[in-house]
Amino acid sequence: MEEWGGKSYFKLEFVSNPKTLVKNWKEKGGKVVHLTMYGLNLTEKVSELAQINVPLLVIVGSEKVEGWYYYNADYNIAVSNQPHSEVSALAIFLDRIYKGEELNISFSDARLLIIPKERGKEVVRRE
Ligand SMILES: C[S@@+](CC[C@H](N)C(=O)[O-])C[C@H]1O[C@@H](n2cnc3c(N)ncnc32)[C@H](O)[C@@H]1O
Repeated sequence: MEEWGGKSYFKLEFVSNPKTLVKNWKEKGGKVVHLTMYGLNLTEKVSELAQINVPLLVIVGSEKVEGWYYYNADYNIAVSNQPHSEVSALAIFLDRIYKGEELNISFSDARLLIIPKERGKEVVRRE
């Protein structure tokens, strides 16, 4: 983020108790989406999800995901019912929710700026 920007969009935090995070999120009125290949297909639910106008917490697993998350999430959503990587599940989910608009975001706090080119590389450094 120091070089490529996005500090107003992203915040990284380690939490020791993710269940408390989920409970607090819901208590404050937010909604929780759990991405899982066992859920309802994103294509069926994307219109409903895109209309949610409260903060959305998206849960993506790594190794074993406890059943608790399946029962406490407001939505269990599958990016197809095939297993794939957590990164691709999250990326496809966000792309559908944002209707592709995230591809047009540029971060005003970026120090490095890429000048798009058909061939080659051009990067400008701003101080
Ligand atoms: C590689 S999977 C591992 C799942 C884990 N081994 C388990 O027992 O639940 C990692 C994460 O990617 C996400 N994921 C994988 N395939 C998915 C799919 N088809 N739809 C939505 N999310 C998916 C889920 O969040 C899952 O927890």
